[in-house]
Amino acid sequence: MTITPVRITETPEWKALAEHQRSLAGRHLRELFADDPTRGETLTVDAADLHLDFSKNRLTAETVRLLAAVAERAGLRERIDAMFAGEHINVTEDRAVLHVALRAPEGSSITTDGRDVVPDVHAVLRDMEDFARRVRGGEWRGHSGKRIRAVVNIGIGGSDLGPKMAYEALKDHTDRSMVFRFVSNVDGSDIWEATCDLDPAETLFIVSSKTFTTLETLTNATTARDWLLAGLGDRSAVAKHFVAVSTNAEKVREFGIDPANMFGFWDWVGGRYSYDSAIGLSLMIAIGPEAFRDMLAGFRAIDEHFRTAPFERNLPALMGLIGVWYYDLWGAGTQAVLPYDHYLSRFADYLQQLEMESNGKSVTLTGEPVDLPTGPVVWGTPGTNGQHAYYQLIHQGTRLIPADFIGFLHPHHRVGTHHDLLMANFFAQTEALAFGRTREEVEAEGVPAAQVPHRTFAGNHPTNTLLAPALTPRVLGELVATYEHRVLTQGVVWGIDSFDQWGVELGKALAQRIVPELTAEGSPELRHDSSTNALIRRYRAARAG
Ligand SMILES: O=P(O)(O)OC[C@H]1O[C@](O)(CO)[C@@H](O)[C@@H]1O
Repeated sequence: MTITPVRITETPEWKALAEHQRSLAGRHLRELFADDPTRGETLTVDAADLHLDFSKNRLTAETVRLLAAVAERAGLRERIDAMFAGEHINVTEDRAVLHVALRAPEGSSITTDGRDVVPDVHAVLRDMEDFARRVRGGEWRGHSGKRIRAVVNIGIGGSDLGPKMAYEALKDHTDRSMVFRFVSNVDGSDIWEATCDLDPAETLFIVSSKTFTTLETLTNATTARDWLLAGLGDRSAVAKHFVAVSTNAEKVREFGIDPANMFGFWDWVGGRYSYDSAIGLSLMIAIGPEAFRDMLAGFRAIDEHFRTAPFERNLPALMGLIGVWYYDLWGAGTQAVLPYDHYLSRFADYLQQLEMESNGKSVTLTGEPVDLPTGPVVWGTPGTNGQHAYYQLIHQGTRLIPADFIGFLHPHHRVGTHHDLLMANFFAQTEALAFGRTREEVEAEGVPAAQVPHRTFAGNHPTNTLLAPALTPRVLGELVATYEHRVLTQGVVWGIDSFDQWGVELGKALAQRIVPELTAEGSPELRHDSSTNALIRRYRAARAG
């Protein structure tokens, strides 16, 4: 598919937005709220179970109108349609981008390259469900007849972060009689820690890799296989203790896993968009097929909203456009994501790959340098921990840090007044960030003069508040789909390919070249720069001694 990206900065829509930004540049959120006391109710949007309050941003209803016009001009509408139609919007890899097909309802149809992929998706889902039920119910047993008690997912990047994040997020919905572990790092400590207290006879490994060629995953899978065979002493044990999730049946067979025990997916599912495919098998075993289906329904509800809602009322598109507003017109280089839910401890890690691998690009679809800053640095940890760590910098530092606050009306566990305290902090933070504390207010409290500047808060720090009833499987699906579509929205405005990841290839290739230099006998010739050569020599000396 040929997509000619629009040079957005050259369009009248962008120029109008930039002009409008200048008119708002000196204005404080205090003034914006005073000018329009209803903005807390009007600058909000609802989609499925999610309520987004974006009123505590440096914007007005006019900004929203101008941002929506930019999205239209950039071709977001056409790109959404092209994505849902299975066109090859991943231009540099010449592939369709169809994570939305992973949650399309049975009976619907999404065609790419002449094939309706929805029946394929549901066939794999049924296989996963059958397998998950058998493992959960004790029907699928280990080689020695013992029930499976531990499931270890081995994968990295998109084959790890999604299932791990979702497992943590939905821990309260998992089968607590089983243990779930996620191994990703090629550092041997990861697989060692994951297996050191497990019984091989009760352990199932799920080797998850789209390509089945990834160094980290194959190294960990080989070590896991050795560990299993050392414990069970019989090569045929692999059949009951290893399954694979991949698009590459040949490599799976080469590794020694029967492709009958492989759950497939397709090249039109990007790694970082894949945890609702078979990559989520470990998650499905943990939460059960019904909860997994609920999660897919949540994804689907937001897909439908994103596909059909006008941009001014489109929750993921608005989140994307508000991001563009800050990164490109206010100079923000970062995006904090601050979930006030203990179980979302891995959410920012997951979003780091989703957002930064997708939109960390500096050339457009046609290979020209971009003319605007692209993807921000994404980070965050669950509240209230961050408040006692880095919020100081958000409140009183010199950087502009747009932040998404994510909170839930109902807790998982009603423990005393914990949830009220958590949510009081949640509401207090966005209020303090927006309105700060003026010099006069501080002085009126009788604060000693020397301390006044230190205890004054400028405010005017922008936040989005995302509120949902509770962190259920369905709501998790809604949240993740929101961020997936936020990424597309921004990528379209910037004219980049949000679905390739060439940037990770160089490091992989160089590492492969260095491995034999670390392990070779004698003194191999090193042809790197002087720094890398010296560091390798130092490592070799330590390894030898
Ligand atoms: O699933 P695979 O093929 O092992 O790849 C793992 C990850 O590696 C990457 O290619 C690069 O980190 C990711 O995009 C992908 O999620």
